[in-house]
Amino acid sequence: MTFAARLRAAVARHGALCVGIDPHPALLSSWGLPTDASGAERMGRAVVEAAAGRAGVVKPQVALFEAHGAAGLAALERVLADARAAGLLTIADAKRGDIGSTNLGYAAAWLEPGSPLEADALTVSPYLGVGALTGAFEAAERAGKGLIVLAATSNPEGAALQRARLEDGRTVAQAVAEEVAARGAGHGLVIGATVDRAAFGLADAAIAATPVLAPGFGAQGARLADLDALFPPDALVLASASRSILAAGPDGIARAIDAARAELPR
Ligand SMILES: O=c1ccn([C@@H]2O[C@H](COP(=O)(O)O)[C@@H](O)[C@H]2O)c(=O)[nH]1
Repeated sequence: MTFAARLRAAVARHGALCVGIDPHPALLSSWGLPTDASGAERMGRAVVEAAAGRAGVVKPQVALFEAHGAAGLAALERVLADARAAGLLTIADAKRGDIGSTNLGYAAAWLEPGSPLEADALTVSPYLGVGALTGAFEAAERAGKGLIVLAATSNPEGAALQRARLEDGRTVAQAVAEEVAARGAGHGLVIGATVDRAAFGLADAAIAATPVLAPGFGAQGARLADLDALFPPDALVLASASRSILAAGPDGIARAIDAARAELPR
């Protein structure tokens, strides 16, 4: 079964919400947790416990675990294991991307079944060329996993590069989207909920066949209630929110997930 098929089933069952696990130091403090690996682990595992049965997908932000070195990565291993055991799909938001041979290492680390950091999907950067991801795409496909490729990121600084036009007139984002779609194997694209898709050359047809991870809801300004206005009804879209949910604290996290889901039209 492809990652896209597993994602479609999770969204059909639990809705389009993807709960971000972003243990920022300020959030750890507001949760009454230490700003170290143990705090990140406690937050991560609490979010997984609250998300189980309420959402289909969680997205740990790898940088905020890596910041604590080896202990942080060990914490992330346990968070991912908990999520897997709870039946949640996991997206490791690590934004990896290198030359082809090195990308195989990233795929082995994050997508190989049995790897300590095994996730269901990994975010990757295409800026060394989508072709450099070929081996990683293949490794992911063998395991029924996915690569989610940055196309139009939610931050304002990405637009100048991602909207730039190639010699053939396509935008960079459009070319990335077309190359990912051409693999036809259920990988995904990152398209921020904050961006004007048309300006990036990503009209509805460009995303018809490709799952979308859409960050930018909540803290970055997009509204969950607007999902249907932002993306076509038949697109497979994950609405991702982190800080706006985590701000509810350890006692409010389950209610915040329920509230976020209720706000989403799908
Ligand atoms: O274009 C992108 C790609 C990834 N992200 C990540 O999503 C979350 C957003 O956090 P919020 O607290 O909901 O703003 C974070 O982990 C980013 O690294 C993104 O925002 N935009």
